[in-house]
Amino acid sequence: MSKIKGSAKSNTGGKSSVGRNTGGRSNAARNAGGQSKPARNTEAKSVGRSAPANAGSIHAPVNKNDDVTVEIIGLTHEGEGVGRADGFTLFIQGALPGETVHARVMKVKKTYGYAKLLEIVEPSADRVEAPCAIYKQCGGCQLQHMDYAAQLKWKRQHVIDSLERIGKLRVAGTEGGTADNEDDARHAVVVHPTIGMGEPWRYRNKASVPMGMAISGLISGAEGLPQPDLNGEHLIGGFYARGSHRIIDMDECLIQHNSNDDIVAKVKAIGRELGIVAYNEETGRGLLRHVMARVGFVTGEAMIVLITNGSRIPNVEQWISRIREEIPSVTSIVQNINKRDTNVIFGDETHVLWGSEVIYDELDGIRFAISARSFYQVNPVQTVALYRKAVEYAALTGNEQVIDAYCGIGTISLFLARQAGHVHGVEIVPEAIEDAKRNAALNGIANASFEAGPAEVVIPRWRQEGIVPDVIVVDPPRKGCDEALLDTILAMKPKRVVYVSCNPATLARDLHVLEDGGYRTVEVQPVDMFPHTVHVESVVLLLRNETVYQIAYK
Ligand SMILES: C[S@@+](CC[C@H](N)C(=O)[O-])C[C@H]1O[C@@H](n2cnc3c(N)ncnc32)[C@H](O)[C@@H]1O
Repeated sequence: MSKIKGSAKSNTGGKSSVGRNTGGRSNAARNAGGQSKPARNTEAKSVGRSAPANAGSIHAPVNKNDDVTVEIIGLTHEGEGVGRADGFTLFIQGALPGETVHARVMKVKKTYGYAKLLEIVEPSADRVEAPCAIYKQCGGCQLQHMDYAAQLKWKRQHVIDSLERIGKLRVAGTEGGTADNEDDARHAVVVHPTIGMGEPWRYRNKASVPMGMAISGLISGAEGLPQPDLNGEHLIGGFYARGSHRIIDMDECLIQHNSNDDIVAKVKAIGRELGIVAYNEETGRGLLRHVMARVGFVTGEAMIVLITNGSRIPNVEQWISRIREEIPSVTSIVQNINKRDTNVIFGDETHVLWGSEVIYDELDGIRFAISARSFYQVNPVQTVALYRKAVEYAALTGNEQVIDAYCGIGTISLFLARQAGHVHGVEIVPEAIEDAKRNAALNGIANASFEAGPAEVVIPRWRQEGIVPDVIVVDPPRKGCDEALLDTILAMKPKRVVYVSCNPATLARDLHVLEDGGYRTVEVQPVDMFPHTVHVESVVLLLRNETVYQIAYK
């Protein structure tokens, strides 16, 4: 057993890939940070782990099963500690920057490896006891062992790193900025401190829980239930263990609203009693794939979606009446059918089993109808902070034409419509657009219209039809904006672009394209929508260069 003292080097920086070949654009945009990426980072569109300092060396100085002492010098964007042992990069889940740890090398690649945390020799001042009993097994949270204030600082730094490395932007108050010469040098972008939560627990309004089977008697809470004979197995549901598809049965999740925990526990218990068999992704057999629970924080209304591998649910009437009896807050029970061999949760067919096809919730006094397949931000408290900032950045006076691209159920659109001339929303999921139209009517908002379709197709058509936006708001999924949409934004020349993003890497990539096309990134507000996880949401203000000068010289 070798014992190696790790040598700390300052470069924790990742060279990352955000997965777009930007064709004829500038080098920085084309590369978008796309240098070497450790192979285990299978999510090509997220910022990767750090590029090893010794890239190219053939013989790793550590072997599998070596026990090593390592100083941790950084944290990857996936929340793993980055250590160096004799200059060799090791990723260690659960270790924090500033710590010295003992770890066992588990996997050695050519230029980096993975080690398992054995013991913390010197803890970081930011280390706290994770309150969740299943934190170490469950893959849902990655930062519970880090003090919340430190999480917020780290999230801001994550955004800054992406803006500097991928976006090639200079951030005020940092030494970063990678411009090679004066001409390239960009103005300094202000990145504000992350807006955090006063009480960063129980914040999620939605739980999507995978279902599985376990041997009866091994799972807590199963004993004593009258159980049909399912070859000695019964239904469990929880979360996938870190890095696998093994289901950890779970009764409580500390970042979920209590109502969701209660619903999932009761649906599982009723399912067990009725002899429901979970879907098995290896054999493709079994019925119940996922249970989704969603609750309106303001209204208290709850929806249950049973995602099934087939249309027939045995004893469905009994199931519905038991749910209604035991969970009176449920106003909607829905079935979604997904027979495909896929990790995608939802299939294309959705039926209401009982009650309404939507639940209602409110954000900042606006009421929203939300159907099973529509996107709705999972942290409503922080959503209000995020959307208010987006409205502030739009600087509306009551006359403006505004486009809300990737509008979902029209949430941001309706916040904007209260202060705009007209808002045009576009979204790819037809059910979400139905919700958006219903939501405008529900709130008596007449100056917002919505169209279903890909933003990159619909907005170019709007341009041809003569729509001239003063402000364009985009809130794309993790992969960022489609190139055709960015081109259209540049061609439409709105005075302001407000970019809402859940992925700093693709955000930075797209900002670079917009900067090259005549926009200036003015400020960035990170908002902590997902405490205790590595996810970071940001809202960004861009001004057209002429607008910057008009504001400066008015
Ligand atoms: C991050 S969500 C934002 C939704 C909404 N702005 C909100 O805050 O609730 C991204 C949305 O983009 C939609 N979407 C994905 N690809 C799209 C595309 N090519 N064109 C339009 N909408 C798309 C998704 O269905 C989802 O509703």
